[in-house]
Order: sequence, then structure tokens, then C-alpha cells
Amino acid sequence: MRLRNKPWAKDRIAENPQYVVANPESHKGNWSKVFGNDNPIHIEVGTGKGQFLVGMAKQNPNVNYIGIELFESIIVVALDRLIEEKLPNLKLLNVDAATLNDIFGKNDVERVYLNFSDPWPKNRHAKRRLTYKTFLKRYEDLLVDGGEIHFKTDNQGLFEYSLTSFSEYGLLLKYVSLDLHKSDFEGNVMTEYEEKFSNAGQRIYRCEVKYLND
Ligand SMILES: C[S@@+](CC[C@H](N)C(=O)[O-])C[C@H]1O[C@@H](n2cnc3c(N)ncnc32)[C@H](O)[C@@H]1O
Repeated sequence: MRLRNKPWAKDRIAENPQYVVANPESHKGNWSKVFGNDNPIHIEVGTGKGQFLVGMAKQNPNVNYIGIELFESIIVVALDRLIEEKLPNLKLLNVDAATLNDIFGKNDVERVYLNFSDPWPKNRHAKRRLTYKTFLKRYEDLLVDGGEIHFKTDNQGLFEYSLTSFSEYGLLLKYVSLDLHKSDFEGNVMTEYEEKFSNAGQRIYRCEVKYLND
């Protein structure tokens, strides 16, 4: 197995708590204090090297963004980008998405982005997919009423699975594109994986779904 957590990366993260927030559980229900304003918070789960959120934070200065990434050796690349760009509306968290509800309370987040999530193609690994029902419940428990998930992938199997999972959970489908780069969708910010796959000629699937109020 490839070792993706490295001691030097851990040190870099610990040295930069203003960018990779330390002890994120201590801010549950109080994230506006971390940003110093009441702007809405959008999170990307599985943010990777941060290209998408850096682009989004520049495009939308009145939205606060938080990138969630499991691996230290990956999030340090996002950290370097953030140090260079010095964006006040972007923070990073080095945590497993399974712990999201220890970190965010109900109404802390307005939108969840899932971009090119690992497909876990074997059925016995379905529970690890970030669009599995357990994760949809986790997102519901941190989103505002009517909060949304915006999802992009190159993987047709994962896209079909996720549409079914969203529908079975009772989410409302607001937008769907089966070929994002040939659609009229405006303001798209490319992720690292999106750039790689679309340069290789692969189509990109995208959808937006919304939690309905009780
Ligand atoms: C295929 S990459 C996509 C990265 C980026 N979103 C993009 O589109 O370029 C998926 C990322 O999700 C992260 N990831 C997977 N499962 C995760 C989890 N449970 N919690 C946090 N991050 C996770 C992986 O470490 C990896 O960096």
C-alpha cells in the first residue's frame, strides 16, 4: 500500500493552523467566527490539491469555502496554493469525511461539493462512496434546510449509482448534464481531475440536488 501520510507533511500542516484549521471540532456551530463574517459556507469533500476551491474562492469572495481532505501529503499541495493566494474566504481541514458531524452542526453549511469522488467500483465497497446513503445523512445533518449537493464526475457508473442514491434518499434533482463541457452551464471551475479527464477526451457528468424541508 502506498504511504500517503508523511511526517514532513504533518509538520507543514501543524505550522499553518490559519490555513489548515487545527481542532476543527471546537468550531462546531460557530464557523462564522473562524472567517470573521456571516457569509454562507460551502464545503468540498475530497478536495484533493485544492484547484477547484481556490478558483471558486476567487470567483465568489462573498462565499466562505472549506476543503476537506483525508491525506496529509495531498492537502499540503492545497496548503501551498492557499499560502500563495492568501484567500481570506478559504480554509482547509485534514480530516476523514466520516467525522463531518463532529465538526459541523445543523445549518453550519449551505452547500456540499463532491468532485471526482473515488468510485469504489466493487459492490462490497459501496459504503465508502461519498454518495452512499450514510454520507447523504451526514450532509443533511450539517446543511441548512434546502441545502444542496453539487456533484461532478467522469465515471458513468458512479454517476448513475449516485443519481439513484440521491433519488432513493428523497433529494430533488435540480440540474443534470451528461456532458458538462458541451452544455450551456456557465462559470464552471475545473478541478485537477476534471482537467486531466477532459483533456483525455472524456465527458464530464454533473448534477445538483437539493434536500427538501420536512
Ligand atoms: C479522485 S480525488 C479528486 C480530487 C479533487 N476533488 C478533484 O476533482 O480534482 C478524490 C480525493 O478525495 C479524497 N478522499 C477520499 N475519501 C475521503 C474521505 N473519506 N474524507 C476526506 N477525503 C477523502 C482523496 O484522498 C482524494 O484526494
